[in-house]
Amino acid sequence: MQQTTTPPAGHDGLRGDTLSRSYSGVQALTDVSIEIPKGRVTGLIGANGAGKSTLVNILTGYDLPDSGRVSADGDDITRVRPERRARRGIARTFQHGHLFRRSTVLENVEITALACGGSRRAARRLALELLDELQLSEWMLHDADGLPHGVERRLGVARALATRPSYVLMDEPAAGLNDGEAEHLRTTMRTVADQGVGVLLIDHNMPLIFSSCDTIFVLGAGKNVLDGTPDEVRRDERLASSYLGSAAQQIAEGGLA
Ligand SMILES: Nc1ncnc2c1ncn2[C@@H]1O[C@H](COP(=O)(O)OP(=O)(O)OP(=O)(O)O)[C@@H](O)[C@H]1O
Repeated sequence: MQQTTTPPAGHDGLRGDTLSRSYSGVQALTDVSIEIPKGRVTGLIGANGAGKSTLVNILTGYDLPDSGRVSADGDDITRVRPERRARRGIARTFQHGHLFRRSTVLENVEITALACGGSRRAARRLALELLDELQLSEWMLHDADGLPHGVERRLGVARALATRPSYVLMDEPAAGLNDGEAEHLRTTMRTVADQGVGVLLIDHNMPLIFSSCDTIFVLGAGKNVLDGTPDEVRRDERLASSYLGSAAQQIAEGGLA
């Protein structure tokens, strides 16, 4: 099993190598490395404040590291702006918002698809396909403002996929989803990965993470704790010890389907 990975250089995939970031005295990340290969679902877990969102922000260009490197398919993109990263196929969802609130659910996906090129007709077709895939068709004429939480999360995923990404980074996409919806999201992520897309899944839903991911990275207090297959990570005592309270209890009791 790999321990506290520093992935080898020169690999394809979206990679962060020895990334560090501090915010006015708070060390959010220290020498963190991660690799998101195409065609795989990679999980990123860790207790609240472990640095997961900071890492996603740095991988997608919404934040800059103090040191370390981000690369996509071998190219250094550490200082490339988010819009340019999106154009080279790196998409993300957000924990909150970032929707066109005055537009309908359908328009939100369609506008995003259109902005990434192609005809209006193709954008409409892709948007309808994605709404169907994400079980959002019944919501398509609703305004994006005031959607139930779970619907808003799924709309975020649909918009990210509308960019036809090579990599999609999902920051807590299952928050607010019921078990059936989370299971459907799991199937969607697998379908997307099988099409050759590199998927990063961050979530506190441990059964979802452990049943969805090919590889899981665990962060603790801004550092790599361990990584490996779900079986390897599940069996490693450092998993539970990197969590506190009820999440550690859930892990210790083996609630990782
Ligand atoms: N813009 C910021 N300014 C100051 N501190 C920040 C900022 N962003 C993150 N931090 C701090 O960095 C640390 C890591 O935060 P981060 O949001 O990346 O963790 P997380 O693992 O995503 O947590 P959660 O699971 O609660 O979303 C925390 O201590 C947080 O308070």
